[in-house]
Amino acid sequence: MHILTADEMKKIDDSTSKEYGITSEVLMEQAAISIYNEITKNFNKNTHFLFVLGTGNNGGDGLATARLLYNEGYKNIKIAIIGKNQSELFKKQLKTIKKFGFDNFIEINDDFKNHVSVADCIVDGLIGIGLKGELKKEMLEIINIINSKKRGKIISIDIPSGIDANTGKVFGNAIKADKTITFGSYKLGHIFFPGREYSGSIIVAPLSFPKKLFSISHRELVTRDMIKKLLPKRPKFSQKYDFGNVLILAGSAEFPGASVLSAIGAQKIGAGLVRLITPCSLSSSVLEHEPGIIYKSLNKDKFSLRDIDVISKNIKKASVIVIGPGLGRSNETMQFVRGVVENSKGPIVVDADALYAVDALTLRKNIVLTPHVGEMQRIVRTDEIEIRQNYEYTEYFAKNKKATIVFKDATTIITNGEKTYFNITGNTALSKGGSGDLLTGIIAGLIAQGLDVMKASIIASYLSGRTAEIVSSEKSEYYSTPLDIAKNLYRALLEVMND
Ligand SMILES: NC(=O)C1=CN([C@@H]2O[C@H](COP(=O)(O)OP(=O)(O)OC[C@H]3O[C@@H](n4cnc5c(N)ncnc54)[C@H](O)[C@@H]3O)[C@@H](O)[C@H]2O)[C@@H](O)CC1
Ligand SMILES: Nc1ncnc2c1ncn2[C@@H]1O[C@H](COP(=O)(O)OP(=O)(O)O)[C@@H](O)[C@H]1O
Ligand SMILES: [K+]
Repeated sequence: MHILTADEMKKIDDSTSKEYGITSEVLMEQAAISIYNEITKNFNKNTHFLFVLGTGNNGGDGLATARLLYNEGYKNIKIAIIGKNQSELFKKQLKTIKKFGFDNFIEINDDFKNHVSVADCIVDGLIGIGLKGELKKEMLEIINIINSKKRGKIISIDIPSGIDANTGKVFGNAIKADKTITFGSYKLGHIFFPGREYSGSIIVAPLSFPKKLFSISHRELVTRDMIKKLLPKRPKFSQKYDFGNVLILAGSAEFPGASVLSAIGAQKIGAGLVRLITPCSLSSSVLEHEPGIIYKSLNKDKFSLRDIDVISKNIKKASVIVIGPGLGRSNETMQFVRGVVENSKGPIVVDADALYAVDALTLRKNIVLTPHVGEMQRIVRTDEIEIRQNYEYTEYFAKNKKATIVFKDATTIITNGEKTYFNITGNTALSKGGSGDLLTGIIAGLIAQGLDVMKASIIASYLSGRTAEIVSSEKSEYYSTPLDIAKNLYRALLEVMND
């Protein structure tokens, strides 16, 4: 599913109306019917509804929904209208609902708090994707009153009022919805925090927008359907060499565990051969978990440039190299990283400590960098902008460096500067040392099976996140560890395969 900016959505609205003859009035009626359907699934004719509406088209959607409910015999409906400049569609909807005989409009006065507290369901149609700048004081006060409500549900139309549809940022304050019904497609504000949290559960109502108009956006949400299509095939007439050869260069005396998780990740996602080379010995911990991993130690504390000669055959044979987890950041090791990248033409996953050598590397599209927030901050070396959740900067950076970036976070950004994917599976079960090392291994294991670095990163991010959701639903987000995720990867895989 494409993820849109507010402008892209407006362009799609416009084309749907001008080129395809499906007018804004029709779309608004469809929007209202989809909200009506959602409301009537969960509430009954005794429900006390309060519609809190602005005077733009978001408010217009609200008026049309209230009218549909009223017309079907839902009699406990109150409408509060905030603002003066009514859009044309809002004006029309106001006339229409009055024609239907509805007249229970309430004022914003001292009684408003009571209306809010007795409502079973508040429908928020204050502002949608037309939000401009900081919220006006009157809006802020109304949002504060609604959010302090102790009972009942809040449904936002299109996007919780106060959330910037392009960034998910809050402008002063925003409605904390239980559910948001949006139209056509997700907006960026639904998937980036805090907007993602304020939106509650999100329902996308299709309306009559022609599907092909959505390709205006180069950004997509990673979905289970997408993963099902992308998973590499495993033809029966195959052998291990058909599923690739992963070379993992990781670990140091100081950080021995990271490399093990990467190796397990690559193995469990189906790579044909996984070869782990570490400077120091950790054979018992690798073999304990996965005896199938081919393991070699160089019997030293950390990698240095002259180790390239020792492993050059392995570099040549590898279908993909992982470099970084637990390496340490000494100068010698950074020279080793550079040497490995220079000696290889194939795909490389550069993670963790190896990211500290990025400035010295000649990057290319089949090199994927997998920074978390701290590493991204460090490699872009700019304090001038907020980097976290900054998809535009991440896209610019990927384009500029000619590399593929997996910017890992609660919403992960996967981009090569031309196409961008957002993954929203996962939870805080992954906010633990080692989750990234595992992810890196999974990415490499997929590349080994013939996928390009973008596709491999998309699948790996989805599966590690989804496995975390499955495991933590049984063990809690506190208890689940990266090794639990690794061992349960099959559950997310089967869920996708059997879907
Ligand atoms: N155009 C279309 O074809 C469709 C539009 N739809 C609805 O239309 C909405 C967009 O409508 P509009 O473009 O009229 O915009 P909105 O209704 O989202 O927002 C504009 C209103 O918000 C107020 N506002 C904006 N920024 C403010 C601030 N900082 N403080 C206080 N008030 C502020 C404006 O004064 C105006 O009244 C969508 O979110 C969606 O709900 C749907 O009906 C689907 C189809
Ligand atoms: N709250 C969260 N929700 C979803 N995914 C998360 C969350 N916190 C972390 N993750 C994911 O967990 C992984 C953590 O990676 P990273 O910080 O590199 O771990 P480490 O370096 O310790 O192995 C990333 O894939 C990230 O997207
Ligand atoms: K809204």
